[in-house]
Amino acid sequence: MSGRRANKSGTGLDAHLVVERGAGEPGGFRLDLPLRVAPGETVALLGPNGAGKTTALRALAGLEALSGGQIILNGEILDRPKASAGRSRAARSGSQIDGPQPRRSLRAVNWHRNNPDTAVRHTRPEEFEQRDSERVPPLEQHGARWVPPEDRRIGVVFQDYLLFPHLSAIDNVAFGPRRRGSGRAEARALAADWLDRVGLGDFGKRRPRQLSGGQAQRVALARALATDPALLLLDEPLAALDARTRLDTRAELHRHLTGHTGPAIVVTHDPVDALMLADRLIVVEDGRAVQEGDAESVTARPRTDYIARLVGLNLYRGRAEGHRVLLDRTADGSASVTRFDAGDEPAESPEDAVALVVSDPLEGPAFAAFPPSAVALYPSRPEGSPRNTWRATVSGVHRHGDNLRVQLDGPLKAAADVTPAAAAQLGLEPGQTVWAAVKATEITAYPA
Ligand SMILES: Nc1ncnc2c1ncn2[C@@H]1O[C@H](COP(=O)(O)OP(=O)(O)OP(=O)(O)O)[C@@H](O)[C@H]1O
Repeated sequence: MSGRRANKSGTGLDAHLVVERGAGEPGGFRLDLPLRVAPGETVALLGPNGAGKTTALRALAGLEALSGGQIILNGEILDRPKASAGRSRAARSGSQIDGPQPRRSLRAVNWHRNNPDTAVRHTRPEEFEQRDSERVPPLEQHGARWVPPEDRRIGVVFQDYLLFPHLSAIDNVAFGPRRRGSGRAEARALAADWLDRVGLGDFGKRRPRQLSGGQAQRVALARALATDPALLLLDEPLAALDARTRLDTRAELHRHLTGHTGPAIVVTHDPVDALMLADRLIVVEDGRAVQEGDAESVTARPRTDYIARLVGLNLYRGRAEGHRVLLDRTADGSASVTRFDAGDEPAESPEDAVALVVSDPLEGPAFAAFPPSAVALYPSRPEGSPRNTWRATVSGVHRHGDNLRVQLDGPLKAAADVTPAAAAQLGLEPGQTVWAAVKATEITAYPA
């Protein structure tokens, strides 16, 4: 999707999100995520459960207090706790900043107290209105700054918070523009236009409970976009939808993201959503970015098991010595690959390194990856072909699209995809011994 938008607005998002919850304690968590998103760019945050993706979105939306770092959107500081402000000023002046805590802390505490679990889903429109009447300017002291959630120009679509249940679809969409000062008629006209744009022009009077999941998602998207947000945050926007609705809604979302001129961030578990919707992927694990890049580079050259599994590759880490990658041993001390290549001596001893032959030479710490479809299975050792071959034990077989995915145990744990016909011929079943082979040309090796 890169380079797809003509009109970009602002300077984008420049954030470093540090959120600490009981750091150092058992079960404690620390998010430490630099995040820059250009105007018009869509970034997908991908990662396993508990990685910190939602925490990152909540911090950006102002629903979670930053413990460090800062959030700058189009040049405006939205959140910079005292610690960060003190550090940057101290760095400039060479002195430490003293003084009372900025009111930001109290404000943040009250906000979170009013919103159990700091979830926006608990906030009713009346609470927003009430807060409007109490509105205070951004809190600023000693370089620290805090802009409350309702004053950030951020559109959010959170998975578990779609719509205000007691408002019609049109009033849900009109809610944001009303809060931003539009008159009732103007806000409703804008909302009607947005409902049209998401294909729901005839559904304006319906309450959320009278909408399907996909329709509710689209109304939520219209509501987020109707405020002309400077930053769009989407948390698992398609997760609740069935396969067919998901396909349509994804295409529609893609279209709207293309039209959005500010930065956008999508949290997803689904690599297809990430690849379809985002210009750039950031893989988050345990509160940190572990890999970043465009879809092609991340999926072709995964750097963690999580992303390798996600994109369906067998991934190994080791040390390259020319055409061989000597693989790190796993905790269970797997034995070596029994034969590297035609002409190679079998590595009989478990002390020998597990190695793969690759076609492009490389030196130093390396990853080696190959898809399950590159693994061929034989009832006995295949002879005469220039391949990596090894003896393996079948540990599981399950359906995978039109094929069967076979999990292999042994010196090299791997997944192999075989056709049902091949599986029948081999009579595959758990516990069975087979020979596995992968051509050197099918293996991608790259620096670790
Ligand atoms: N309100 C909360 N209070 C305390 N800890 C929390 C809270 N919300 C999340 N956590 C913890 O913070 C960490 C990050 O959670 P977060 O929800 O950000 O992860 P995630 O990447 O979005 O996960 P998932 O994919 O499961 O939604 C986890 O260890 C989680 O248990």
